[in-house]
Amino acid sequence: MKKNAGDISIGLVSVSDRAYEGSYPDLGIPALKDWLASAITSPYWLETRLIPDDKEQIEKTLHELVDEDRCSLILTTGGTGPARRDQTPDATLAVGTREMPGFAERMRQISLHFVPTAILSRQVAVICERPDHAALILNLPGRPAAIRQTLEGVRDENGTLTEPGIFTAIPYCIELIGGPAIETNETVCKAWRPAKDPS
Ligand SMILES: Nc1ncnc2c1ncn2[C@@H]1O[C@H](COP(=O)(O)OP(=O)(O)OP(=O)(O)O)[C@@H](O)[C@H]1O
Ligand SMILES: Nc1nc2c(c(=O)[nH]1)N[C@H]1C(S)=C(S)[C@@H](COP(=O)(O)O)O[C@H]1N2
Repeated sequence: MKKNAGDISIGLVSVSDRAYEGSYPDLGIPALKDWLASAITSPYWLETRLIPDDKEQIEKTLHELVDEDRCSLILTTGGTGPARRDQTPDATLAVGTREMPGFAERMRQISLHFVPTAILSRQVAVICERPDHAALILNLPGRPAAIRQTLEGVRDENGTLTEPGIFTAIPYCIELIGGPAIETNETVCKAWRPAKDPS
């Protein structure tokens, strides 16, 4: 596969001590890849990293993905809880230039439909701005099922979406920070953009 000019670069970062050490296989990156493949119809390029729960290493990885790989969107999974080793939100805040609190608030709200412990996630969202480029960085919880739940949202027993997930707002956010257009498969996730006519 070759990256073409104009393709959006998306960074996927799985933060897990045990997956990194090989105690269990990493399911975070595959779950992120699978969901993006089902949801995004425009061309994109993926940069993937599996790293341990280490603040310095998370910051270094995020800096590389923004500055060297020029990712416009970075999704992390894992390390958002209250345990001492959970340091993804702290590293993300250190790398970001502005916080986007709505994404994290919405993820915790959606996750409460699935687990009462959703409020234990300290997940954050930030924009990391450079003079000629910017990236949106979002923390997702580490449990692989949380990836689909937060990105896609809540469906009822008939499969009808009852609470849209956060991905619905991502394409417009990327446009607003100067990144490439993302088109989506509307049966999985409708990208919401405001109407051009202000009325
Ligand atoms: N990358 C991953 N791949 C597979 N399963 C994972 C992954 N990350 C988390 N999980 C699963 O979700 C559970 C909760 O995730 P959590 O991030 O709290 O793990 P943890 O206890 O911090 O350990 P670690 O950082 O070593 O994955 C884990 O116990 C594991 O079953
Ligand atoms: N959608 C969703 N959100 C979730 C969970 C989950 O299983 N699904 N687990 C919760 C739990 S138990 C914890 S401790 C926090 C932090 O998880 P992390 O450290 O794996 O990021 O996410 C919470 N948010």
